[in-house]
Amino acid sequence: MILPYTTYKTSKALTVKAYNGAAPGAVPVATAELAAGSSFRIALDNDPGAEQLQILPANDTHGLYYRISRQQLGQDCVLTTDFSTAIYFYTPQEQPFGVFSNFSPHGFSHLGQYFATAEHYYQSEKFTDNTCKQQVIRAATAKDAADLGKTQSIAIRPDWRLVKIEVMRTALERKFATHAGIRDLLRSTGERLLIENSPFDNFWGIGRTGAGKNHLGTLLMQLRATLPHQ
Ligand SMILES: Nc1nc(O)c(N)c(N[C@@H]2O[C@H](COP(=O)(O)O)[C@@H](O)[C@H]2O)n1
Repeated sequence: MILPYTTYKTSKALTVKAYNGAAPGAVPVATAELAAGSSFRIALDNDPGAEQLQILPANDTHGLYYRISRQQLGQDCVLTTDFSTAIYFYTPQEQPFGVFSNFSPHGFSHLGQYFATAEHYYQSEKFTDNTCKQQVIRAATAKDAADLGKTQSIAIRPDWRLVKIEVMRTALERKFATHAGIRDLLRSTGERLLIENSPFDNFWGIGRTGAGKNHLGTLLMQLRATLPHQ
């Protein structure tokens, strides 16, 4: 699962160099000296390239460092994220956190168009064909919008895989900007993990095995981090 606020504990002293992307010869954007046993946090991005860190043992006089993947990080450092306080949500009926579902009835306007749910916006963005888009937008329920988004005879936009996370981010930004009540609820979750407990979806949720990517939970936690404190 991709977690934006995963915390790790080092098993040895480390200098951590964070890079923006994985281009060869890139300059680190941040460096941190970590004593053995210290905890650190990584803001994991949805771009897999940005999930890589350069980790350098602090006592390494040769100045050698190695690139570390999230998998390696899991081997060298102890994950300390607290799952015991995680919030699992899925259906919009759940109290009180069902409102985090894209199917919850919290509509919003965006660029002059009204969307009855985040799901209506997200599914309609799959299409460039305006007739198709409007059919999805006019769907009676979020479930109908989702079904239409998956079954239209017209092909979805070719770059959908590349843009869908940003489309979902826009949906969530507009939804939570429009409704103060659910914005306050999101803020009130503090640093708790938010997990879309979908048994079917390994991308937006954690899927049947619990090992899915949880991108919806991740986007919600990223949005939460941008909300001003009150
Ligand atoms: N509450 C709820 N019910 C469902 O039936 C769902 N599928 C979801 N999850 C949302 O469904 C969307 C799937 O998107 P794709 O078309 O597969 O990319 C996405 O918005 C999930 O959060 N939730």
